[in-house]
Amino acid sequence: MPSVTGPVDPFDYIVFGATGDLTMRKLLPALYYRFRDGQMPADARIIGAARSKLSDDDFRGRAEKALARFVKAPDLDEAVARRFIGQIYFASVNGAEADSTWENLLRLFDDGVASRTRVFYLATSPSLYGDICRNLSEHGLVTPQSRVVLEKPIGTDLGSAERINDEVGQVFEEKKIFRIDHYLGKETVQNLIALRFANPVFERLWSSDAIDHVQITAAETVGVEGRGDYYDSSGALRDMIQNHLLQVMCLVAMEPPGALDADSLRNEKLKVLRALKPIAPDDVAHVAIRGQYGRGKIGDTVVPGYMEELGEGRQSRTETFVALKAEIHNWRWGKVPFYLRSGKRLPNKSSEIVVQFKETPWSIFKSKLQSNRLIIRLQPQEGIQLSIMSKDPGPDGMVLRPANIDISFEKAFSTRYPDAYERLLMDTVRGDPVLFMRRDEVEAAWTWVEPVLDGWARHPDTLHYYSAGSWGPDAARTLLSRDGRCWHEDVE
Ligand SMILES: NC(=O)C1=CN([C@@H]2O[C@H](COP(=O)(O)OP(=O)(O)OC[C@H]3O[C@@H](n4cnc5c(N)ncnc54)[C@H](OP(=O)(O)O)[C@@H]3O)[C@@H](O)[C@H]2O)C=CC1
Ligand SMILES: O=C1O[C@H](COP(=O)(O)O)[C@@H](O)[C@H](O)[C@H]1O
Repeated sequence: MPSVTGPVDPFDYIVFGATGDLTMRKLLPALYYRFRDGQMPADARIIGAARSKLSDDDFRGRAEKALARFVKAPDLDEAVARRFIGQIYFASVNGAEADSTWENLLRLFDDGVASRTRVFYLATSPSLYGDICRNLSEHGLVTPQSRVVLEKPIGTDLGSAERINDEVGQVFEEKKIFRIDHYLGKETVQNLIALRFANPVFERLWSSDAIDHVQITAAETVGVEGRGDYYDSSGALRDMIQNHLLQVMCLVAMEPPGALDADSLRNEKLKVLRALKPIAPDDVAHVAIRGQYGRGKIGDTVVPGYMEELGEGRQSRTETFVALKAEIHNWRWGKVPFYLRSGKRLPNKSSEIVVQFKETPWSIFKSKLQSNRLIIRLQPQEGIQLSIMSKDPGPDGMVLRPANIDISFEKAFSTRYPDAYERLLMDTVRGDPVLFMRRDEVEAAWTWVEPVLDGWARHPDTLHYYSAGSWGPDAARTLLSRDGRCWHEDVE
């Protein structure tokens, strides 16, 4: 297999949903960086596909604007961008229908490109994945060198996920299906594997023997940002917890894989998902807290509430915040809860894992001791912080204070942090599935999440409200205080 960042062979990257938010904000900028850094060859093609009737030049104009907006200004080289944009094409196709619009795509595939790697990236609503795959197959576009990338969330519940997986599976073998979860492409998330399995000092402590509980938070300051229609039918549980946070939890909790290949890793993640204690209907209201933001202030800026953001007087009971307690029923993690939390319009943008160690069994000091805490900052200010108790230097005797051992990855390593999509898109070209989800993982995650969705649907009064700029509803605090614990930001 070629190196992760080395040049790849010529390929065709066909993006369905090319006029959408994801393509503009993430996919095109990521491909630009891979082109700029010499990984994408000069005869590779990016082919946008969507129903909009655009010419190649129209679409190139949109791509140019997207780069200007979403690539950091010092990284945007005009000449490089011009060459990159010259490799972009557009086909107006209705992926859902077997109609004549497919001719617009077919005209781009003559015999000269038949043997290239072909990646079909489905950045549309997941309800279209089955139809698009069937149409690709019926139009003879699926070659032995083809693979398909599916954006998350796959389905809206277990049944729909199974249906989509079945439909896609009728066209592509499992090993040709790349289910993307961009959190797995984040450098700091991959670093969890290094932290745990290249540093026995941590692994020896990594169980209920030493750990009291784990908190995994993905906090955002943004609201729904023009994605209201999608988000309102999804909500935070489907959008963030079912995929990103459960995947991160798997990497924190899994047993050491026998090797670093895709199936060794996925087998271990799957065992964690299958060991999750099912949430009983009567427990949903207590262990799965949902909230929706109202108007509030982030920093000095007043921001509208969720329903105001949706506009046109729309009412909604969709959650923009979730905090829940996950229990992994196995030997290593018995009695160690994992508290997962994600929300929009919270005070900071930060994704982090907090590993809270147990108290000292006995204290010989007068000072109050704070238990050790390992904080793994996934973004921003990527790094690791270990809080320890230390003697206050000075003449006052044995007075102790918490102090931090702090490693900033930015200071420790000079390399640029690539966006997760850069790594993942090129993995799909290289055919490396290690950072993608297997079908059984996705379905196991839905199996665990579904009773929460059902419980909330049956009990509408479980929706709490919070002010934008706060850390979510009070009930999220109660979730931990009931167990004698508190969220990391509440520790004095
Ligand atoms: N945006 C984001 O930050 C993220 C998005 N995702 C996922 O990526 C996917 C796309 O999201 P996003 O870009 O936000 O969605 P958008 O609504 O912005 O874009 C949807 C795209 O699908 C195209 N489309 C709709 N119907 C068809 C059809 N029948 N045939 C061909 N193209 C069609 C639309 O173009 P047209 O109308 O011209 O056909 C448009 O390009 C979703 O699955 C989402 O969950 C995942 C993570 C983050
Ligand atoms: O998948 C998604 O992720 C983003 C958050 O991603 P991050 O890399 O900025 O942490 C979230 O805003 C979006 O709603 C969701 O669909």
